Amino acid sequence: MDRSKLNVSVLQMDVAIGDPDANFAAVKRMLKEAVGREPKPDVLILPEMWNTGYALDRITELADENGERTKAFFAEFCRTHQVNIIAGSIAEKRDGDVYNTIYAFDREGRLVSDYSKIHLFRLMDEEKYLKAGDKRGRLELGGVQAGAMICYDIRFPELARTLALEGAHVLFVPAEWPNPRLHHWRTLLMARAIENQMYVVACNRVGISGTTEFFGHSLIIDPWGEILAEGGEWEEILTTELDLELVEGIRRQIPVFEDRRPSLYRQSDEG
Ligand SMILES: NC(=O)CCC(=O)C(=O)O
Repeated sequence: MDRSKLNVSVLQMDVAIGDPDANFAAVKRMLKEAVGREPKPDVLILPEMWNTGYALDRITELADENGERTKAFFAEFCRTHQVNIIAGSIAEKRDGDVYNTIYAFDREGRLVSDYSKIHLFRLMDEEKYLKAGDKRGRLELGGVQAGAMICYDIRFPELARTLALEGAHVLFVPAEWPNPRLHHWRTLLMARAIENQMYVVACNRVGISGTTEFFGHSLIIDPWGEILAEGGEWEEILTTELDLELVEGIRRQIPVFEDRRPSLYRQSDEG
């Protein structure tokens, strides 16, 4: 893999509520379509909680125990097709608790990183059913430094900034972000890209779940804040090449990381 270029594909899919079998079948179909395209993607990304959707009242019974089904499926798919995958996030059961967890697999099928959402979204009752993670989502795929955050996490600029300071050049964001907050979704993602001078690759689901409508509009944004690809409101695969040299170029042109004054940003009562 040429480390200065990365072909990414975003799988903007619908999610069947509370039906992991149907969702695994849909993921398999879309993954096969994505890897069959030319140019073949280096990295694929799926949306948030794609295995169960927000079937929170049944989540303990539906969640993937230690992610075993997910890990087995992606280990084989990645190895067979020689592709890296940010396996969205899934509902993962661990030690009796359920987490909203990203797994990242490299092209040999190795699990290279996992990240459980650290900010639970109360408007969708996450805090009543899920346990928050307690570490950041850092990963390296084929020499490319990246970070991962999940949906509501993008409202926390400190997290994206910390990942950028730790070396991330690309931020991957699986999401289930619904109407009526399209304006927030687009603006926050663009801001995270511009302020951190990094690529943002965000995959949102489409479809309706109960009374909640998910609008898609997955986005691939460059470190200058330009939108390279944006989804519609239907299932589709978006593919774009990221030129990673642009990150360093923009960071040299406007050196925000050198110009930071962190000693002036701390509140005296900061936790
Ligand atoms: N699944 C989520 O975290 C949704 C976040 C969201 O919709 C927001 O407005 O924030």
